[in-house]
Amino acid sequence: MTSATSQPRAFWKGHGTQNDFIIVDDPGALLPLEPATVAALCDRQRGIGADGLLRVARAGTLVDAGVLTGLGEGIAADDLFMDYRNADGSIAEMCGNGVRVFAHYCRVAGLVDTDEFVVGSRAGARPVRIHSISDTDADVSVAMGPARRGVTSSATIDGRVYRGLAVDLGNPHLACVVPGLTHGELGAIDFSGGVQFDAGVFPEGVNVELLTEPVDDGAALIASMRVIERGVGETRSCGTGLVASASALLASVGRDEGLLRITVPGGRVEVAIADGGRSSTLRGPSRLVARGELFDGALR
Ligand SMILES: N[C@@H](CCC[C@H](N)C(=O)O)C(=O)O
Repeated sequence: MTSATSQPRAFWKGHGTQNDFIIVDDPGALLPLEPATVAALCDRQRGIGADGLLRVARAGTLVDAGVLTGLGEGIAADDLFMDYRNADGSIAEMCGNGVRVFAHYCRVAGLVDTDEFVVGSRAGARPVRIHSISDTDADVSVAMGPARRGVTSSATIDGRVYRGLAVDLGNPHLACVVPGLTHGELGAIDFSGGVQFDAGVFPEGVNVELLTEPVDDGAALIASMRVIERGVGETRSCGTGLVASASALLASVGRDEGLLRITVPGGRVEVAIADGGRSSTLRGPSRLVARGELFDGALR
C-alpha cells in the first residue's frame, strides 16, 4: 500500500553564505514535518545535514492543510510560502538566508516566471528581487521589513558576558557589538558551550550575534559577525541576524539608517536599513548544490 509519504520525495540542498538548507517541494502540503523527522533529516551524521529545512508550498494550501492558521499580512493564497524549520525541528518565524535560497530554488524549478515576487513567511510577506541567476548561483535581495529595536540585555558565551541590543526581525535577536574586539579575536571565541541568555527578556529563546565595532569606509559601515542560532547552534551565517546586527551597529554610532557590509564565517552580505529602521534589505548570494530523493524511511 502506498500513501502520500511513502513515495520517494525529491529534495534539493542549497546555502546562503554557508547557512545551509534542505529544500522540499511539497505542493499539497502533505508531508508530516514532525520535529523528530526534521531533526533527523538535518542531522549531519544520520541525515542529509543542514542548519534548517525549507518546505515549499503555496500559502493557501498550507492554510487548508492546517499548517498555518492564516495567510498573514501581505500574503496572498497563491504566493509561495517558506515553511521554515530549524535543525532541531522547531519552527521559526523567518530565515533571511533561507528566503534567498528559497527564491533561487523557486525560479530554477519554474514555480515562478519573474525575478521579483513575494515569498510568504510566518513573519509576513518578504518581497524578493533576483539580480542574477544560473542553475547553481544567484544574487538575491530580500525586503526584510522593520528592524525593531528593543531593550538592552546580555548573553554569556564561554564564561564572558556580552551586552547587546534586542532587535526583532520577526524572530528574536540579541546583537552584541563588542568594544575593541578584532576580527581575529572574534574568530577565536569558543562557541562550543552554547550561550546563556535572560529568559525573562527572551521567553521564546533568542539568536545571539557577536560583532566587531563598525568601521566607516566612506560608502558603508564594515564589521564582522558570528552567531549562535536558536534551534541550531553556531551557524556560518544568519540573514535575520545580519539585519539585526546592522541595526545594532548603527545604534552603536548613533544612527538609525545606513548601508553596511558584514563579514561572517561563510562569506559577506550587504544590509541597508532605511526609513529610520522601518524597512531593511538584505542582499547576498544563494547557491544550489545538489538534488536527490528522500526514501520513505527518512520521513518516518
Ligand atoms: N538562519 C536564519 C535564521 C533561522 C531561524 C532562527 N534560528 C530562529 O530560530 O529564529 C537566517 O538566515 O535568518
